[in-house]
Amino acid sequence: MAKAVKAPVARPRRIAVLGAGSWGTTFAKILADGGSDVVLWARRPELAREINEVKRNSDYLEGINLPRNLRATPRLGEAMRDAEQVFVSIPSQTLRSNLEAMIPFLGPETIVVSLMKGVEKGTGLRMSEVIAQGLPIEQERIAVASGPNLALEIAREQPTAAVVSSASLETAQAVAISATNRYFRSFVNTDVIGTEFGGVLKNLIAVAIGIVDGVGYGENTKASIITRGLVEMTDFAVAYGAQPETLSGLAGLGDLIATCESPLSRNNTAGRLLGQGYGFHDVVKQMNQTAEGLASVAPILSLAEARGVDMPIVRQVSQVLAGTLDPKDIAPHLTTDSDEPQGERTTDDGQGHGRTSVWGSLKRAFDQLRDGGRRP
Ligand SMILES: NC(=O)c1ccc[n+]([C@@H]2O[C@H](COP(=O)([O-])OP(=O)(O)OC[C@H]3O[C@@H](n4cnc5c(N)ncnc54)[C@H](O)[C@@H]3O)[C@@H](O)[C@H]2O)c1
Ligand SMILES: O=P(O)(O)OC[C@H](O)CO
Repeated sequence: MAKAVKAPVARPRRIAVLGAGSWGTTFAKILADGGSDVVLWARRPELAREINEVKRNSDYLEGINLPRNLRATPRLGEAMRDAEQVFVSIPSQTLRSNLEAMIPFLGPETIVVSLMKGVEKGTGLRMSEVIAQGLPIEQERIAVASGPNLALEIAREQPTAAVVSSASLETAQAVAISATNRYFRSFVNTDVIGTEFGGVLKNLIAVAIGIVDGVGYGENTKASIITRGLVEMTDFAVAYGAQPETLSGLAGLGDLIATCESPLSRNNTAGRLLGQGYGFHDVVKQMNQTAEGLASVAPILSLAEARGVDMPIVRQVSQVLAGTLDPKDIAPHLTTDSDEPQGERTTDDGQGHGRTSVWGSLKRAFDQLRDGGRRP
């Protein structure tokens, strides 16, 4: 019997992208180059005018020509009108305050996609969770996109891959179809937790890499931190329900490599400035774009503590940010809980099914008892 051929899913006609910074504008270009009719919401009318009149966003993407089928508007309602998919690319800490304004313009079937890589300070919530709280929309209409995606390289049309994740595979596929063109390919999965945490956690490791780079340490130190960083990311994400293989994929290892290696990364750059001796406030002043890692350190450490996950790299980054650790003393890969040699893998069931956090918390509780209540 002949195999039934599935009709291809139709590409959506109207898409909105909210946030005309470097990633929002680049993603709008990806979608427009994939054939959709894209409207970009820019807060500043003069930026919307520049995009419409000269097809440029010179503040964020110098030298990049934007496609004709990409328009911009400073009016949120105009950007969202009739949009089948709405992509959000603004700093994570500002998401919640923007959601209410979006409600009146959401269609009954609109899909909302987070392009952001942070967690909310105070709540520790991932961006898809903030969206689920702030919008009247079911899980199946929320998606996230992540991966090794340095905006400027993609804006220059260098071949790149990403992953789109949603609780609904159908939604992930519909979004991936929109976000695929001749230079950009989107894969799909349904592990929203792993995909989002991958993007958040690699920022923190990239800050650590920037710090050691700024201090002047070489490739051995960086490779040690990147490798141990992946273990730290995986332990954390699995403790929160992620599939370990997601952390070895584009949204984990892939993004970790890109962000740790590239001077284009803002998180890496912020770390390098810290390593060169600038204080936290000077670094924030010098960064005119979003370095999500700086705001995510504290909430991630709280979440790690709640599940008994040890994160020596993130802990030392937070100490450097607080000014309590001299950057030249940063060496998270030398940190151990015991004098005994440790296995390289912290998971010990051989299948990566999250015994780490349970074992880690039991071990820490035991060590604390043994040491009379002091932290091991
Ligand atoms: N730049 C990249 O290479 C890249 C790649 C992947 C993911 N991301 C993620 O995308 C998100 C946005 O990053 P970006 O690089 O576009 O940042 P950006 O600093 O270049 O741009 C941020 C945009 O958000 C707008 N904005 C700032 N405060 C706002 C507020 N209160 N309300 C509404 N809009 C506000 C700014 O005007 C600007 O248009 C971040 O979470 C980042 O981690 C960035
Ligand atoms: O510039 P960064 O450090 O925010 O990194 C950008 C992207 O997340 C890389 O995938």
